[in-house]
Amino acid sequence: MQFNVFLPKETEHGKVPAVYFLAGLTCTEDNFAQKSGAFGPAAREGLVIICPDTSPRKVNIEGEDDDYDFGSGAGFYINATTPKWSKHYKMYDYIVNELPSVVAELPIDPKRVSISGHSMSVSAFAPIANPTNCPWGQKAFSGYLGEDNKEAWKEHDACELLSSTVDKTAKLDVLVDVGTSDNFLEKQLLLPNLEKAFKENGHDGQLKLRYQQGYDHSYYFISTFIDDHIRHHAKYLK
Ligand SMILES: N[C@@H](CCC(=O)N[C@@H](CSC=O)C(=O)NCC(=O)O)C(=O)O
Repeated sequence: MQFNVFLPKETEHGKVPAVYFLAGLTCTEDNFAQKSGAFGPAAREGLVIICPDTSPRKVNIEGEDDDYDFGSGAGFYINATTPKWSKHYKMYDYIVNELPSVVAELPIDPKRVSISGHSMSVSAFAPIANPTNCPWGQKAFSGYLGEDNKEAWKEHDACELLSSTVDKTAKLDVLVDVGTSDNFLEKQLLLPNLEKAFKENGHDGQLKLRYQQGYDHSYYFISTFIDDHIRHHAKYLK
């Protein structure tokens, strides 16, 4: 697996906080690194940025490169349990355990780490907020977890997690930006469901959902608002 890491100058003198950025469908470890404009703000705030790939590559599964929204470039950051995919597609373990143990060799403070992403993840750019109810999520979860394994689907759905797992008394501060001209806004992202889940589970006012007029789903959109997101993470990490 390949990944990119940005190290600010503060790492010359000790361990600093880090943000993982989970890129979206079709991306490699390079898209966010090359197109988001995140490194200037990260240098200002003294944050490490870690950019993982979005799936295993060239693992010889039949059809792995056939679709842009499933298989290569579309691991959905979950551990597949269906026999065809489960040997290699363990992206949840990779992000949560394996990659942190690899980057532990770098000057990163493991107690001050946060996570952000685009589209295929939640927090904070154009997230697929309720994947169990949209075509991208249903295709990915059927293929990786099994069509009948709906309970496992819920473990990877922000709306479901707000009702089942997140402490109702927790004080959340979630920043989400999405463009009003995003092609995927209505059919795939389902952000009104996220707003509803925040309200219904005692987190009213704890989601900052900003609809950015005229922006689409691209990295031009991300690069325009990345500074706010780096500041948002720095507020808690520093
Ligand atoms: N090819 C597809 C759309 C693919 C797309 O928009 N990918 C986005 C992420 S979408 C959700 O995860 C992306 O980041 N692409 C790479 C880039 O550098 O822009 C289609 O045509 O519909």
